[in-house]
Amino acid sequence: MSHHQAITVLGGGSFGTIIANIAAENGHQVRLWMRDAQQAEEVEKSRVNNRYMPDYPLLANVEACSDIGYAVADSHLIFMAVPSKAFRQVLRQIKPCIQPEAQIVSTTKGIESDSFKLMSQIMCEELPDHPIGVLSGPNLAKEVARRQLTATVIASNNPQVRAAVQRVLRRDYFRIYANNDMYGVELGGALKNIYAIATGMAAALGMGENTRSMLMTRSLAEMSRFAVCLGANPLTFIGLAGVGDLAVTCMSPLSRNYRVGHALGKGGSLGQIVEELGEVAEGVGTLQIVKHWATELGVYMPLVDGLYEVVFNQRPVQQVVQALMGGEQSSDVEFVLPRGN
Ligand SMILES: NC(=O)C1=CN([C@@H]2O[C@H](COP(=O)(O)OP(=O)(O)OC[C@H]3O[C@@H](n4cnc5c(N)ncnc54)[C@H](O)[C@@H]3O)[C@@H](O)[C@H]2O)C=CC1
Ligand SMILES: O=C(CO)COP(=O)(O)O
Repeated sequence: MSHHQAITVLGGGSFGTIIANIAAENGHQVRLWMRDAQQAEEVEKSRVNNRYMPDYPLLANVEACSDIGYAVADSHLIFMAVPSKAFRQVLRQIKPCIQPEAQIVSTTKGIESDSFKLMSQIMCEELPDHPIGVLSGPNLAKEVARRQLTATVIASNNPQVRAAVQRVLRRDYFRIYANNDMYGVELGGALKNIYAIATGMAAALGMGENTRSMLMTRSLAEMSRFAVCLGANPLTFIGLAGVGDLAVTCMSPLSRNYRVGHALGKGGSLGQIVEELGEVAEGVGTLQIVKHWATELGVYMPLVDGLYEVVFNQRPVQQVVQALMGGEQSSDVEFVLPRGN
């Protein structure tokens, strides 16, 4: 029996494109769905996704298409690679056409606004009978496309999903670690986008590596505090999907979120920056969502609060920095100190 199977990737942006090609490198027959029929036709003909991933030839066994029913018809493993805003709607579109035992894996790094739902929760709600997982880690699409050595995490409570994703995506340049903490893994991927905006902004304001290091370390404390409050495992945050993804996104100008922060720090307006980017920067929406969610939960997130003021209330960054740096020192405890200290 052949081990090659039909795989679907929904979303023809930069990440969907590389996931489709990796599965194809392993010999699987892949359908890559994009909503724009003209773009799908162009990709299918030219064998390159010019808009999102130029100079990255697609293998012959990747088929670009715009008919979502056709895309999922024979597939037992479906990767979701659309932005969080479109996630629920795309799941609703596939619901009537998927195989009853199809496994669904999210690669999306965001949170649904209004509902405060994570992608795993949306999958449970929309497709309650299907095994699910989330893939997240330090995975800049452009670097994976160049086949630079990369690792990622598949999180699922279902061992068959973990094994299927490891089998289908494993390459000698792409290693997949398994985890069963779905909330932790997806919160790591979603939250780090916020802090990449902050470090991009700090760089634009001329700050150096001390500042970046302080921001990243306190970001990690803040994001794990929030995630643990939602039931995540704190250990996940010292792994690839936690500090790993935080590091890559806060340090690389290839990150769209970092670039948004950098442009804001140079004085640009949010609307224009996002429009000119032409790709998704999930951190902007996630910042708004997490600010409200943390307030509701009563979780202390000074960096989120400060960044929110700068990005959405046009508060001068110097003022926010002064408040953060000049606050009462006795409240700044790095860890809970042992008794007697
Ligand atoms: N690019 C990267 O390096 C990585 C991105 N991700 C995550 O993957 C998700 C997708 O991001 P990218 O591929 O980078 O974004 P992108 O901006 O490159 O592409 C997004 C794709 O989704 C499509 N899309 C947008 N709205 C849609 C809708 N309503 N229905 C159907 N399709 C729609 C767009 O046409 C485009 O093809 C995001 O949540 C991102 O955080 C995760 C890991 C790495
Ligand atoms: O998630 C990413 C790297 O792991 C990509 O980050 P950006 O969405 O900021 O480009």
